[in-house]
Formats: sequence, structure tokens, C-alpha cells
Amino acid sequence: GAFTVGNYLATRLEQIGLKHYFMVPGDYNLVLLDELLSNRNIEQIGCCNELNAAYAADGYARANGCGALITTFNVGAFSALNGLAGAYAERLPVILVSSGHNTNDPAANHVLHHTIGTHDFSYQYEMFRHVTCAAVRVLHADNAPSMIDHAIGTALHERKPAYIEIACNLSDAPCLAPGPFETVIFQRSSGSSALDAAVKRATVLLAEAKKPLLLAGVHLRAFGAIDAFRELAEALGCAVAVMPNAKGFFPEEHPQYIGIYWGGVSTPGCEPIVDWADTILAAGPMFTDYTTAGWTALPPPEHLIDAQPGHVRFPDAECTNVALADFLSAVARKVSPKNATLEQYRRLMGKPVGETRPPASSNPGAALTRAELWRQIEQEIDAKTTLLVETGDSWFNGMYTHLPDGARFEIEMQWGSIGWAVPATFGYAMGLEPGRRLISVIGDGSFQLTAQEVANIIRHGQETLVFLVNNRGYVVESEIHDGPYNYIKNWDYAGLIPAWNAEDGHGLGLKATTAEELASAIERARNHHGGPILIECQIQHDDCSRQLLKWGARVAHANSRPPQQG
Ligand SMILES: Cc1ncc(Cn2nnc(CCOP(=O)(O)OP(=O)(O)O)c2C)c(N)n1
Repeated sequence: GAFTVGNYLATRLEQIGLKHYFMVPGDYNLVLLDELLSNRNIEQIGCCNELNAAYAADGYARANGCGALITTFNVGAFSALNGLAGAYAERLPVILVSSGHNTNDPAANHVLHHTIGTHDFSYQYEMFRHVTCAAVRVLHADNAPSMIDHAIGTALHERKPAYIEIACNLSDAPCLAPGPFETVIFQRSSGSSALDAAVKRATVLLAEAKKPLLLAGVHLRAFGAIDAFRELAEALGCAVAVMPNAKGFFPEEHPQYIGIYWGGVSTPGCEPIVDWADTILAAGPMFTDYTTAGWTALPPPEHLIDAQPGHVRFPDAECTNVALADFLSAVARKVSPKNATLEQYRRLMGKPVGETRPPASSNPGAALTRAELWRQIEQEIDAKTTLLVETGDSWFNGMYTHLPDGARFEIEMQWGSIGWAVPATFGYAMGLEPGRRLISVIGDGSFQLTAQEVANIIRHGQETLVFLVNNRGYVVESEIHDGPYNYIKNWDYAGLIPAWNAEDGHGLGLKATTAEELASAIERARNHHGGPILIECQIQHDDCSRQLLKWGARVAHANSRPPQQG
């Protein structure tokens, strides 16, 4: 039959590769949810709240390329706002669809429920415009196709979220059938002369360099440039470092890999080589207070080629209209090998090493320590594993955990919103390709923000392994600047799982207070099926990574800069 606005939307969501979308129902969106259900190729997934739905769509986008969620007007969308802004920060195309008021209400001068009680219905759209790359309000069915396509196409092109508001009485209104899908997706391309100019400049600089080095940045994945980066690395043969939020974007077992470059908390031996390089080509970096350890790890501009998603900045020029992947591949075809930085690293460090991990605890019955916990976690990571870490000391412990080839790493370093990890774990697992597995490491403080989404991990029988690090509070905060506010009420975290299981769940909750308890819990996890395993690992509050201590001091120092006088 004829298309409706709702199944036009469903068709586009299916065409951009979604198999699932997340939602919380509300009276404004029930008809839209029915229209979406009529498309059997995409599955409707309920979440406990809209913030969790947004984080789940973020996690899904990390596994699947893009994500979507449906909310009701105001009370739903505003909860999702934090998650959508996070998708913007993390460069993830998450589509938020919010149902809105009936198109007759403005002319009728009505005041409506789920609003702040005024006659202005546009403020939600205005707010979402600030955290999306495209925002549209469908107030007439005729405009639905072009508006929906504009929002979705822009989100995919910019790798950022988009906002689509659909009046509740248009959800099942007739509209034109969708045109060919290719009209929606427009690839990021370079201007040919712009690309040539950028490549020429880079080639000259690299030819003049005696000791070039490559630095992988966070945008490599969002802009499809991971392979191009590796091409350039293997053409140059130089040392390759990665920024902390690009961990895993270059294989850690690659002979040219020299570790994480993070200033004073870099992988041992990495920082001196970056400092020694005379030309650094950084591919897709975001240099922020966190990724530069409080501005102590900024490559000198005179040595830097900074290749961004749409432009390349040189010491003395900027070339715009240049796509990152095009640029890296083209330069790879022009350069000749220069391995001085890699040779120097090997002189200093011998074979490529990561963090040397302490041996297993001599007394398995001793109280569990952070080092022992992460030694055992590292053993669980294989080529099919994704390690997802929540904001907290898990960032640092995860950062120096070795990834075998094929393993992946997920971190939300730019947005850094605690509570992201549980729903992101749910969404990531929903989008996970068969045969892969997810291990998430989440601190007790973060867990308390969005814990209830574990119930949906149980509902969908996801066999995710969650390490809940119970160090009695907000340790990452304590190490930056301590106070009574960093201490929280303890929960019986493992004891929550049976509560969420109720009569039909198969989650498993275990506690580990010693090395041997942890080892047996992990063994039980290996043989558990039909639901998630949450292992509550109890360690001391100040048992944190040395990197957190050093990094925390630098970030605290950066935060405490006095206001500029005058
Ligand atoms: C939404 C949001 N609210 C507050 C913060 C500040 N914050 N960052 N990390 C934390 C504490 C994290 O504690 P945990 O998850 O227990 O992790 P650990 O640091 O390993 O103890 C806070 C309170 C934040 N990053 N995001």
C-alpha cells in the first residue's frame, strides 16, 4: 500500500544498516512505534529510560556504524540529550527521532502535557540543534521525505548525530515512497587539486625529514581511514604511536607499533621517541586537556602535520577540502622508507614491549589487587574480544592492556560521561557480529548511574562479561582532588543480578575478593550461557594505577590555572 511517514523512516533506518533501534514508548510516539514495527527487518528494543537508550544507540553505532532511538516529546528527548551530545563528541551518527505535538495544536492555541506549559513548541528542536549536525521538524507529510533524508544523510556524512521531530498525527500520514537510497549517502570526497596540493606538501616535508613518526588519532575510525593509515605506516616504515582514544586503531602486535603516546603516562619508551622525531604526521587527532595529559603532550607545531577529517594543517599552511583517507593513501604512494624512529625505539627498548605486567600473586588467597585483577582480565582478551572501559581508573588499566591482533577497544574519552558503559555495553552487544564477545570493565561509581539497563542485557540473553570494580567510590576523582563527595553508598552489586533475573533471567552475579576467587569466577563465566556474568571485584580505594596518579596531577593543575589578570 501507500507509504506512511513512519514506514518511510523505517525504510531509511533499514537502508543505513540498522537491524535494531532503541526506544521508550510515550503517548506521542505510540503510532510511530506501530509504523516502525510494521517493518520486520529492523527490531524494536526497549530501554529502561531514554538516557540509556541514547547510550545504547552510541554503543550500537560503535559496533554497527550508526544507531537510532525513538523518544516521546520533551520528557523523553531531554533525558536523551546527554547521550546525543556524547555521540556528537565521539563522532557517532546516532539518529534521535522524537515525536512531537499534533499539527493542529499551535493554531488552536493549546497548552500540552509533557511541555513546560507555554505555547512555544519549538524549544526542544532549538536545543537539539546545538548537539546535532542536522535537525528537522516534520510538520507536514509532504516535507517528510526530504527532511528525513537530509537529517540521516548529513549524520552519515559528518559522522555526527541528527535530530528528527515528527508530529504525532503524521506518523501514519501518507507520504511518497522513498527514492533510491544512493541519494541519501554522499561520500566524503576531496577536491582533486586540493588533495594534490596537500599531498605534495606532505611529500616534501617527509622527504626532508630524517626521523619521521606517525601518530594515530581518534578520527581514524569515524572517517574510515584505519586502512589508509596502515598503508602509510608500512610505506614509511617508521615508528607508529597511537593517542589514548585511538587505542586499537593500529595493531599492537605490528612490528612498527611503539605504544600509547600520552605524555608522562605514555607506554614506556614511547614518549622519548615522539620527542626525538623531527616530523610527526598525526592522523585524525583530537588534542584536548585529557588526551595531552593537561597540555603536557602537545607535539610542537613546527614539526607537526595535522591531518583532520576535512583538512590538513602544516607548519606553514592549511589545505582544506581534503578527505583524511584520500590524503593518507595518496601520501603512502609517494613516500620512501624512513625507519630512524623505529630503529631508535629498538635501541632503547629492545623488542617492542607494552607495560611489563607484574607476575601472578604468590598467595592466591591474598586480598585481590588492581594489578592482579587486570592481569587476569588481560588473559581473557583474544582476537574475538572487544574490551570496553568506563570512565574511571578503568581508562588507565584498560589503556595498557595488550590487544592481540583482532581485539578491539571502546572508550568514551571525549565525552567521558559516567553511566555510559552499561547501556553502551547493551547496545554494542546488540550490534556485535556473531562469534565476537564483549568484556566491559566498569567502576562502582559509574555503575550506579545506569545500572538498571543490566536487566535488558539479561532480557536479551547477552553473554557479556562485566567486571564491576568495587573500590568504594569515585577513585578517579579522589586522585585528581579528594573530598567527602567522592564517597558513595556501597551496593551488593553481585546480589542485584538475581533481582533483575526475576522469574525468567539467566544472569550470573559473582563476587571476588581474592586472586583465586577471581580465577574461579572467570572460569565459571567461561562456562555460563544464556545471560551476562557480572563479577564484583573488590579492591582497596587507593589501589589505583600509577598513570592515574600522574595524569590526575596534571589535569588538576590544568583545571586550577588562575583567571588571566587584566
Ligand atoms: C555524568 C557525569 N557525572 C560526573 C562525572 C565526574 N566523574 N568522573 N568520574 C567519576 C567517578 C567514577 O568512579 P568509578 O566509576 O567508581 O571509577 P573509578 O574512578 O575507577 O573508581 C565522576 C563522579 C562524569 N565524568 N560524568
